[in-house]
Amino acid sequence: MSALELANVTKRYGSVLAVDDAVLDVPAGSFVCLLGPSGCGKTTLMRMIAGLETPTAGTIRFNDETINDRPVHRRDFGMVFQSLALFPHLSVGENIAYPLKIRGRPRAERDARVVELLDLVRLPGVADRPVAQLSGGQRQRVAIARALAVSPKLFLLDEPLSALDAKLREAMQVELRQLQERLGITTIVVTHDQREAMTMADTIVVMKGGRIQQMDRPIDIYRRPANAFVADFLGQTNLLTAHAADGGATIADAPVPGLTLPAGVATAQISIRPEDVSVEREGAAPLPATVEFVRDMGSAVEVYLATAAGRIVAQRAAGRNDLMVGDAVSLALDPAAIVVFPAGASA
Ligand SMILES: Nc1ncnc2c1ncn2[C@@H]1O[C@H](COP(=O)(O)OP(=O)(O)OP(=O)(O)O)[C@@H](O)[C@H]1O
Repeated sequence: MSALELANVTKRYGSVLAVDDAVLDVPAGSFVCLLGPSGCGKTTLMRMIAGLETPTAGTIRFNDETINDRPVHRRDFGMVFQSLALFPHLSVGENIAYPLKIRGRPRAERDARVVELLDLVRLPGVADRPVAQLSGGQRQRVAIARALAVSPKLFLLDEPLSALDAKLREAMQVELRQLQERLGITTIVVTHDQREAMTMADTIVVMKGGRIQQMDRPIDIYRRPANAFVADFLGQTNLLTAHAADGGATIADAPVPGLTLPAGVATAQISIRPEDVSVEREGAAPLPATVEFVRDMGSAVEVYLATAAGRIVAQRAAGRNDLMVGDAVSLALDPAAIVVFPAGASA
């Protein structure tokens, strides 16, 4: 069942089309990431869901009721923003209990809920500490606990982890996902970080220029991107031009065994991930290449190669670091992993 449904939702600010005709179904209990570069409209979309902005056109429905005109405080959604917006002069416990206090809940209930929520976010026993004494990651948890205090029906987070350093951020991504699974709460997170979206989401919504480009499971977006923008934004890829030739296809005049373009298509853009390019000895595979740079990352080896089709990046298994800059090699592209973009899909 869909918890949240957006039908043709558009938001204009004067001449700026911030969100353009968004259609979105968020199943109950799912974890959705709105992903895209700066200015693509993801925050505006989130703010409309939260009730902080009103759509210029379209309908937002929650649990089968239209909520376009329902004020923020009557939506019963929990929200966490990048700024966290904690009250610095209040203790951790007072921060978390705040939404309960303004709803007139009794003291004993508030105190019990604070203990429960601090356990939930793995921060037990700090209720009396001033917020100012907490680390970034701890503050993050307090903000999450406060947003969950009133058992929201929908949990909305806008770049909640972007102020954290890389390592803590990765740990919090896993924690947030595990927390969401335990609570079963429908969750929407805005992020510009594709790794973050891959870690947490069961559905990723990729946006660009106000428009939703693709909405799918992370692995399907990675393996079957809808267009070149999505392919390039989510993970690393090689975008190349393929030409139809003799019932097959070529790239820079080299045949690509196993690749055919759709009927009637003479030229198409294709995407192939670095791990689907294999580097062979010179002459063994169809596409000649020269090693330009080798990056050994420990967990894998990346090889940058100059070819007649432009630079191609290949990824090899850990330890396969036997190539030298200047080596003449050849490349084989796995045809099953090539994604061909129909004309006009380049977004
Ligand atoms: N209140 C506003 N008034 C005018 N234009 C706005 C307003 N809010 C957003 N915009 C414009 O709408 C577009 C989408 O902005 P939005 O903040 O939703 O993007 P975003 O993807 O969240 O970007 P970022 O990651 O930088 O926050 C941008 O062109 C932005 O300048």
